[in-house]
Amino acid sequence: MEERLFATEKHGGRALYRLHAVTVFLGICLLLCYRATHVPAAGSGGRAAWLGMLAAELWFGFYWVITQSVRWCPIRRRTFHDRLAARFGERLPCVDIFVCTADPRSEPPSLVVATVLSVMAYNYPPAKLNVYLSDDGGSILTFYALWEASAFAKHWLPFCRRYGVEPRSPAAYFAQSDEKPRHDPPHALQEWTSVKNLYDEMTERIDSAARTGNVPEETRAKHKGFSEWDTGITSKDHHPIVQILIDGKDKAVADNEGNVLPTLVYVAREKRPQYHHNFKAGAMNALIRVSSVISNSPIILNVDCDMYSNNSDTIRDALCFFLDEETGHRIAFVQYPQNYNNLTKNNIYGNSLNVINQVELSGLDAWGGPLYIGTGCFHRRETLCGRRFTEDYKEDWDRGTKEQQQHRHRVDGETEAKAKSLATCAYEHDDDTRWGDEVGLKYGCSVEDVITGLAIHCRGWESVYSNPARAAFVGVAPTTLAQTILQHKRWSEGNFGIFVSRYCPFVFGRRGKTRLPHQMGYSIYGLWAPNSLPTLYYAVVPSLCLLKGTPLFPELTSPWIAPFVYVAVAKNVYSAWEALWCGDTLRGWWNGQRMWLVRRTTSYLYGFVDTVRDSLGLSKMGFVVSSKVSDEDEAKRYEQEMMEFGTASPEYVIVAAVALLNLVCLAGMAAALDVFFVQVALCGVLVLLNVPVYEAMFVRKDRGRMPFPITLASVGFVTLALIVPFF
Ligand SMILES: O=c1ccn([C@@H]2O[C@H](COP(=O)(O)OP(=O)(O)O[C@H]3O[C@H](CO)[C@@H](O)[C@H](O)[C@H]3O)[C@@H](O)[C@H]2O)c(=O)[nH]1
Ligand SMILES: [Mn+2]
Repeated sequence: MEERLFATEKHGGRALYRLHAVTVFLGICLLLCYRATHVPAAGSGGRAAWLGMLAAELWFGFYWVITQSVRWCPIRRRTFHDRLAARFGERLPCVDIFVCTADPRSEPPSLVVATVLSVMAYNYPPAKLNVYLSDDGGSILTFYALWEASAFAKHWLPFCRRYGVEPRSPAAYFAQSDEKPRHDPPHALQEWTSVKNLYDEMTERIDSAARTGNVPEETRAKHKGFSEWDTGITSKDHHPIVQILIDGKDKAVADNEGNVLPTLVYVAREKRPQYHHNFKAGAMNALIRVSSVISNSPIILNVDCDMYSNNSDTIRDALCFFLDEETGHRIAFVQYPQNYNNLTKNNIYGNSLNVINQVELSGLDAWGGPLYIGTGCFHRRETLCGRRFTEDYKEDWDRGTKEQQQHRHRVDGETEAKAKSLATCAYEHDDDTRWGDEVGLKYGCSVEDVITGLAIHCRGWESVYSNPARAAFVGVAPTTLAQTILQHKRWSEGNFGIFVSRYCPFVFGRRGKTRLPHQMGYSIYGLWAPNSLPTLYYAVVPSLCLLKGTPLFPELTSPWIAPFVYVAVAKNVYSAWEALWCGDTLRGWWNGQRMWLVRRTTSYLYGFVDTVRDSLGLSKMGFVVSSKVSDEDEAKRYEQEMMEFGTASPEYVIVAAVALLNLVCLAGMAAALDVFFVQVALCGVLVLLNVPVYEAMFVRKDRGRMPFPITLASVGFVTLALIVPFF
């Protein structure tokens, strides 16, 4: 028996957690019992409101049970790089790396190439690395940036190797200026300075091209690839472009130390207005095909253009799973968490995925594997192309090496031409290959990643979650409220869309023989969107009833109050503890609670409504790329952790109205505290949570304050809610 290449460990403290969960569960049962047995008589004022509370609490109880699946027995993986090295040496498989970008304005080319350089510089035999950049913007600016990067790589890669640079994104590395190699020999500092200058100059050229929107004529003469843009093409209407900028097999192309370089390919698949391009899923599928004629590696790593590699050993880390003799053959993909480098200390928009990263994905890992979350994920090419799991499946780890040898004998132009033909619109359309359905990433869902991963799990494969101490990938989180709301709308809509489609985890998953807790885990995200309705109800109705003197909870002196208080306190204390354990601050947790409310009442509500409209055929799914840049003024407020309401957006009306309504109800309540204890507490917490919203409405003077029309509209809605006699 050979030693395993990775180990699996259980998180500690589970007995305690389960005890907590059981008591909360009992509390939920008791509280529902009270609700069901104390319904006001027909005709009395609060009956409808009461039944609504019952429905909301039934939902919350059910959803809470769903979330237990990932907390029951989370696990952690540990890999043994030394064993991998001892067993395989440099006899490692080829790896294709896909980087996706879509728009040079919201994703600046200089950011994109920093990511590309970081993945070219992996601590891995360069002859076995092939990097593909998919540019859905079809932009000459991005192509130009990549061409610059292909030249800079000749300095950057040897520099990284020689000094063990970390992280290997030049942007991230040079940003940490205290990293100057002080203790190294004097020439190290000299080299550091010269590489930094080269990098700064390159970035300046790329950025200035991006500013002016075109590439200087004399530069365009330097590479044949620029001629693709001679005929004035637009991002939505252009021919397929495939340019091999570095051919790793060409011995004449080497870095400044004479080593081979990774293959580097620019791809902009064909776009025509009459063909739907299927967003990122379409881009990924084009890359799968294009790469199959150039390198055809058995392993594919995919990253978003803002997710640079922060750990140069990650490929070896992932291979510890795939190459493990005992269970490696079951693993379809290895997912790494999404970490961000632009979060502020207290996480004003609740964008750190800490709890998802540390708890939920680890929890899913115990039941069959984490979701595929679109970036930082290593796939087997075969599973991505639709293969079912069979116990006797044997990967051909030499594939790719063979293809590359064949390809060496072919003329470069021929490969490019073949690749182009695979990146046309007509290819998927004419050829009945079932791309986007059985083959490749799935189409028609705004979380193409999650649905694709689910299909892979249902074909019998497992996945693995790896979260090494040094983060494998680091990217950019949205820095404004509007961007955050937008991103969560896309996510909640996509996941709910899956839940109500034929891919519903409980139906499709069962057929695929995934386990019930695994299906529940998927449903945590699938049911984000419908959470909006009970949450909105809970944030509005009890407060309104407080104002109007309708009690909805047991009195302070009633023993029935105990389960309500216990569930509320225990659940929130646990959630705060969990957040702290995952690395958030207490204030960050508190901000997270506010964002939880905001997301549920805006993004998730919109996601819910749009999914319903979608399934009635009234709207079409979209994918709005989130911006990775913000203007200076906005960026400053983000640093100061002030919420950004500057650009009016209809969602803010909901945020402002809910906040205002609770303030009015708390101020105007005319009720006895003992009868209304829970309602006062609930309303009070909502008001406290919303303090930053009141500031934005009534106090702040900066450009990020709540726009006046929004405040006005929310006042209108609140007045309406107060005068219409609902209850
Ligand atoms: O038509 C498109 C649209 C987007 N993208 C790329 O998709 C990636 C993700 O887009 P982004 O706007 O950054 O969305 P996020 O919300 O940050 O993305 C998360 O959620 C997506 C699904 O909604 C996943 O695809 C991503 O991997 C995951 O990081 C970016 O690299 C884009 O360039 C394309 O290539 N083509
Ligand atoms: Mn992103």
